[in-house]
This record gives sequence, C-alpha cells and structure tokens, in this order.
Amino acid sequence: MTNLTPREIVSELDRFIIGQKDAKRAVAVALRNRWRRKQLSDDIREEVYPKNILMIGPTGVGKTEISRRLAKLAKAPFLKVEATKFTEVGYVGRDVEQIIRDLVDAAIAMTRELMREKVKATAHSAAEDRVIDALAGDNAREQTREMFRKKLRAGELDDKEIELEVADTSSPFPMMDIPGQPGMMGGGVNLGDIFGKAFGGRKTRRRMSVAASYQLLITEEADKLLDTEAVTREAIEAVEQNGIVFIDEIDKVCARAETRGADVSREGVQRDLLPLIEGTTVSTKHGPVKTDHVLFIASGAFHIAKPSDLLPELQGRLPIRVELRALTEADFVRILTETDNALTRQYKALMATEGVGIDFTDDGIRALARIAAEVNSTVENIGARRLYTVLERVFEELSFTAPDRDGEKVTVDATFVEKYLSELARSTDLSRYVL
Ligand SMILES: Nc1ncnc2c1ncn2[C@@H]1O[C@H](COP(=O)(O)OP(=O)(O)OP(=O)(O)O)[C@@H](O)[C@H]1O
Repeated sequence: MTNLTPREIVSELDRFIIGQKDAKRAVAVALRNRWRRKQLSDDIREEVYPKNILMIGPTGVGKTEISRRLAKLAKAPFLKVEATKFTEVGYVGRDVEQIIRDLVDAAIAMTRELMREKVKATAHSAAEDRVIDALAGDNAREQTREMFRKKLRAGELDDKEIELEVADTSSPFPMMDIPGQPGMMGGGVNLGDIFGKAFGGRKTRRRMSVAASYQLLITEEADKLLDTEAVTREAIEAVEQNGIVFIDEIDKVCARAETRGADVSREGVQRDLLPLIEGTTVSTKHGPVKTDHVLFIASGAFHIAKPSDLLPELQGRLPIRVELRALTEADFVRILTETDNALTRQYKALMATEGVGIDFTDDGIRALARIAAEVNSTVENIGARRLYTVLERVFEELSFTAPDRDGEKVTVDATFVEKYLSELARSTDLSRYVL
C-alpha cells in the first residue's frame, strides 16, 4: 500500500506516460482512496467501495499503460483481460470468474517475489553452503571450506562447473481439470503439485557453472523458507484489498446483438461481469476471494457504441469517466525523448551492448514522430504503438550489422530516417504491410 499523494502519483506516472492528465488524476485519486479507506475505523471501512473507472479513448494512447504503471507503483496485483474474450465460442457465463482466479495467481507470484526478497540474506548463505558442498565435497574440513568460501566470494570460481541436486520443476503430470468441481474450472489441478508434495518433491542432478547455479539455489532456498500458506494468505489479502482489474474493449460487448450459434450474447457478458464488479465471492483453488474492494478499470474506444449503451447497472458501477485523447506528432516527440523508458533510450542501450554509439538529433526525432503520425493518419491510427514499428524499421539494418560495427558512431538525423523510411511512408500500400 502506497501512501503517495495524488499529486505524487501523477508525477510518477508522468515519468512514463505523456499527457492524458484526466486519466492520471482519476487513477491517482482511486489509489489514494484506498489509502484513505485503510485509515478508517473497521465499521465504516467495510462500507466504502472503490469508485471504478471507465477510460474512453482510441487504441494505443496509454489506457493500459497508465493502469499497469499504477499497479506497479502500488505493488498491487494487476490483471488485464479483453471483454470480447468472453464472447468467443465455448465460453460460458461463469468463466468471467476466471479473471479473479488469474488475479490470485498473479498475486501469488508477486507476493512470493516480495517475500523472497525478505528472506534473501538467509537464502543466500544457505545457497553458498550448497555450492561449497558441491565444490569441496560433503566431508571436507572446515579449513578447506573456508578457502573455497573466500575464493567464491571473490568471484574466482564463477566459471567452474559443478554438479548439483536441484528440485525438478518439470512436471511429468499433465494439468487436469476435475469435472464438476466448482472453482477448478480452467484453473486445473496440477497433479505434480499434489504428488510432488506427498513424496517430498523430485530431485534431479544438473551440471552448471558456479555463477549460474547461484540464482537457482537462492530461489530454491528462499522457497524453502517461505511458508506457502502465508504466501497464499497474503496474496488473497492483496487481491481483496488492492487488486486492480483492467477490462479492455468493454465497448465491444455493448452493441445489443442477438445470440448467434454458440456465441454468447454481448449483453450476457456484461451481466456476467456485473456481480464481479458489484462485489461477490469467487471460489478459487486457494480459497474464497471477495471482490468487493477490487478496483475495476474498464476501457474502450467507444467509436460506435456509447457508454450509455452499457447496461444501466454497469454504468452505475463505473461512475468515473475519463477521456484520453488521440496522440499528436508533438506527443510522439515527447514520448521519444522525455519518458524514462523512451524507445530512443532503449535502442541506444541495445546498440551500446555491441559497441555501437547512437546519437539522435532533434531533427531525427522530429522525422520519426512526423512519419509515425503520417502513417497513423493514412493507414490506421494505432497511437504510440506506431513508434515501435517505425523505429524497428529504421534500425533494421543496424540491428543486423551491429556486431560487425564495434566502435562506430551512428547519428540518427532526418537524413538517416528518410533513407530508411521515406519511400515506405509515402506509399500507403507498402506501409500497410511494413509499418
Ligand atoms: N501517452 C503515452 N505516453 C507514452 N507512451 C505511450 C502513451 N500512450 C501509449 N504509449 C505506449 O504505447 C503502447 C500501447 O499503449 P497502451 O497499451 O496503453 O494502449 P491502450 O490505450 O491501452 O490501447 P488498447 O485499448 O488498444 O489496449 C505502450 O507501450 C505505451 O507505453
């Protein structure tokens, strides 16, 4: 749980997402409200439900990114699903509950990772002992072990090969659904889990370098220290109190189309989603999970259907509406230069691993942004995702030849960009396929 103020949350989001102020403010308030709720006395706390959010805006403008970054900031379990998934053939109403089961799985992975960090120091020394056992043998004298320990810590033995007995994580048992078992649907039961535990887990011997063995052993030792039940308990608590579910393409289940064949009616999907959003208890293989305080962020372009076409009950459950605007050429320039994870930074870092220095000039960046905006307007507007295809194309040749160009400096200016892109961008037909 973060105690950042809304202003601080927005400024954290600003590091990764350009513009979209309203959406950032809305999610920042939603997160702060959770903190506020935590401060309340028990009786009133249970009464305060999250105000879910409806994000309206074209594709690729930051809807998912804002939600994902928010979850990361809050260390909250996060899951993204497409509402249309539930209209596919073979889906039945109850399947929406799978959303919560998947969220629990995500939370368990996240919680385990966080708790692993806490037991890392202890796990580290246990892992070190196992490596020394492998190097020196079980019956080695203490002096010999200390000698190995010193060398090990100095990194002198990193490349040495050792053979270790480690847990076998590959399961010979298939995932099986137990028919008629509530709460197991789609989740399946891993027989390996059951038998693995019953028989104390299978072991396998593997050869690897000392350096490579470390991470594996630390994870294994940390897992031994982690109490599975405590992890599950904390994970479920995290889902119930902090979980965030992002439901994309909610507008696509708006049109009140009739059921055809095995296709579930779209309105049906809304009806199925409703209890989850209103608050229900979902049974999972880890136990029951209440969804009352999970934050739902629904999103859609709403080009054809309007939010008022959603079921009234659903509209009521998504009281906060925010619009995200289409991105412009000027936004692209900022996305390429100002964000912490800017693509220009990524390519620079990637090429640096090959010893190739990359320098982006201002006119180079402007050319990239202009071409991305042009292709978006002529072919299809896919928002900032266009920058990925454009940059990949510009760097294609360099990416391939970089290993032979160690020590070179490359300046990405307007001429460089034009050389690889101008012809493509001018031909709508071509760019339809390549960009
Ligand atoms: N405003 C923005 N600032 C920086 N990067 C952005 C912005 N909008 C989108 N991006 C980048 O573009 C990619 C796609 O964005 P995102 O997944 O948020 O799209 P979306 O709006 O959720 O669309 P969809 O509804 O189709 O999923 C992400 O990698 C994201 O980093």
